[in-house]
Parts: sequence; structure tokens; C-alpha cells
Amino acid sequence: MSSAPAGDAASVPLLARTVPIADPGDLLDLLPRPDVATTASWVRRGDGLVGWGVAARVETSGATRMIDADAWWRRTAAAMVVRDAVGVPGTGPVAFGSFAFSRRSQAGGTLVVPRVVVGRREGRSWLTVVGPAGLGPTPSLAHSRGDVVPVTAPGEVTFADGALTSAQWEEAVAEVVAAIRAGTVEKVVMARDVVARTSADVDVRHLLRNLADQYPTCWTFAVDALVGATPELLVRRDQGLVACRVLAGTIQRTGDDAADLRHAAELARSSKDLAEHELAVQSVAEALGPYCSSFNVPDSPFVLHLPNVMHLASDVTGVVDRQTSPSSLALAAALHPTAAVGGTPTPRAVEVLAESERMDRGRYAGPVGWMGADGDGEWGIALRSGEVTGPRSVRLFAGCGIVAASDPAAEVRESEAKLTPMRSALTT
Ligand SMILES: C=C(O[C@H]1C=CC=C(C(=O)O)[C@@H]1O)C(=O)O
Repeated sequence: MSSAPAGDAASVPLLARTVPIADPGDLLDLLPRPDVATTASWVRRGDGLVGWGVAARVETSGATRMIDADAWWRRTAAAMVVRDAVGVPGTGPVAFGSFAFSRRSQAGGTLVVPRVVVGRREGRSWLTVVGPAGLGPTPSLAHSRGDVVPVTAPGEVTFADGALTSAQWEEAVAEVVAAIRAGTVEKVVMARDVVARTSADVDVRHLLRNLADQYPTCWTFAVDALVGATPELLVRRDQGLVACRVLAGTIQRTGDDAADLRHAAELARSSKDLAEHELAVQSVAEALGPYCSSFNVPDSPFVLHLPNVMHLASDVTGVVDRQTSPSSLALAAALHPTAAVGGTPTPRAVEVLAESERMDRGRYAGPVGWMGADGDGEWGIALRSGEVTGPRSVRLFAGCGIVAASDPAAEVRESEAKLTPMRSALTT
């Protein structure tokens, strides 16, 4: 684990000051600079948090990457001087994080405490500034933004195969279907990657703007060079309540509303998709059970409509157990990987996907989100996302739940539909 600059040995304590501000307009429009490494976002339907600059950060790795980050945050937040004049979830010091899908991945995990965070929740807006403790003027948004660099588009974009061509990936899916039919595993989520190259440098704000405009019901995120708009909430802990939005089972949109409504009804009745969905819901319920004093699992899923696809969705809710009181990140660690991104049974499915995909997923399909000093926070699953791997390159990912009834060619089409958000964020 490595941390900077407010690590354990920091001599000057950090001061986090939160002040109420007038409605600042669109949060994403406030981001002052194009740098992906120092820009943070977690925005849905205009509410959420954006941040920039780095007051403190930690890098973790291995099987304990989330638990180590959680412990670091507890120590770091406890050592901070906090002056919070707003006092709602998301005010005071906040850490944004993203974590690798696999404990074996080089990508490990990161928590970043931005220097500046602007938030909005249900009509209230605030500004938090984190820096070395000392007397200073009341934080102001204009001062905190500094010199604003205009947003730029990435120019010409070309897409190339990642680890596998789509034909090779289709073959790999067929082999996994055969393994499932032979009974060695029940469900495996198979992912693929595509590499985008741009003719101009990637400005993370351009991607965030397009994602938020096109997918307003998703959580538009940027943390440590990982960018996306996910429809799936791994876990939210908010004042003692826990919520998860579980997705599994997908059908593509056609653009014809009447046909899409018919397809939505078919999806809600499809035994293949309902079975796939049930495995995902069960995995969440089993992982959450020990941490909740009570929880509710809906009897049947609803159909979530997105511009590119429709999903079977279930909102699982609960009351967090007061005795253990795990933080939102500890809950994310307990839940990850759900059957919606790993498979069933999870340990075997994760082995199969690691062999079959022929790539390191990096932080795709890992937990991404934010957490406050009290442990409340929101962690999504980093789907419909890409990792900015260089000034002009982005690695895009998409995956599909494979069960015995899956058709490999249809899964290739589904993966293309799931790549659409990031492709069009780059090219629009
Ligand atoms: C793994 C992904 O989607 C998951 C989430 C929703 C529906 C899924 C499905 O129907 O296959 C996947 O389990 C992805 O978008 O990369």
C-alpha cells in the first residue's frame, strides 16, 4: 500500500471545509481541467459530486485492496480537521475510489481525496475544500476553479481489437457455453475489450458530458482514469439504509418504441434471462445478509430502459447491522464480484473467465464510487466504461452473462450494444 501526501505520517493535519453555495448549475460544467488523473465525478440526474485536484491518495493491491483502502480512509478522515456547515451525505471530506475486478490484477485500487469537491443533493449545493490546516479565507467556487481550460473533443477516433477479435471472442464464448452445458460451472460473465485511438488528446470532460447527456439515469463516473456511465449500483449506504440495484438479463434496443415495448415484455418472460437474473440477485442477497439486520428482495425484476439496451433489474434494500456497521466500501468488498459480473459459482466462474477472456480486466467491472468520513457512500459496478490508458488511447470494455442457453453470436451483438455508450461518448 502506498499513500500520499496525507499518509499516516503527515505532519500537518488536513482541514476539510464545507460551505453551502448557490446552485452552481451543471456539476460537470464546473470541472476546470481536462486531466483524467485528477478529475473525479459521480453524477446522476444532475445530483452527485465532482472533484478536482489531489489532497491525499492511497494505492492498494491484492485480495485486501478494498479493505486496506477502507482502513486507510478511516485513519485519514479521523486525522482531518472537519468544518462542515451543510451536514448531508457527501459533505465534509470525501474519497473517490476505483478497484480492480481481480485481486491478481496489476490495477489494484485507489482512493483519492480531491482538493475541491462540489456537490448537489435534492436542491442543496455545497463546496468542500481540503488542504493543510490553517487560517484561510472562506472557500469560494470561483477561486477553487482557478484558470479554466476550455473543453476539447478528441478528434478522429479509430477502434481496434483488444485481446481478442470479435470472432475469437465468439469462439471463446462457445467454449464457455459448452463447459456450462457439461456442468462444470453455471454462469460465466465473459468480457472483451476494444482499443480506441484519438487524433487529439482525450479531455475527460468531453466524455463525461456526452455520457451524462445520453445516459442521465446512469451514474456518470470518473475516478483515476476510469470513465463511464454505469446503470448498476453495487451498494449505497445512506444513513443506515443499504440499497443495491442488481442487473442481469439484457435485450438490445431497436430504436422502434413499439417493438422495444414488445421486446421488454419478452425479456420479462424470458426463462434464460430470468435464470441469469436470479443468480445475480441471489449472490447479492447472500453477500449482504450477514451485514444487515433486515433486508428486502423483490419477488420479480422490473425492466430498466436505457437508450442502448434494456435490463432485468431488482432493487435490493436493507437496514445495516448496527453492531458491525460496515462502511459502504466494506459492503462493496463483501459483495464484489457479484454474479452479474463474475458468474456462479463465483470462484469457479472467475477462474473460467480469467482463462477464456485472455486479458486483465483492470478496473472494469470493479467497484467505483465515493465515500464520506462516516462510511456512507455509493459504489457502482464499473460497467459501460473505459480506461484512459494514454493521452490518445482509451480501452473500452463490455461483458455478457453466459448461461447454458446463450447463443455466442447474440452475445457478440449484446457486447457491441454495451460498448455503445463509450464509443459514442468518444465520437459524438
Ligand atoms: C457485464 C456487463 O453487464 C452486466 C450487467 C447487466 C447485464 C448483464 C447481462 O445481461 O449480461 C451483465 O451481467 C457489462 O455491461 O459489461
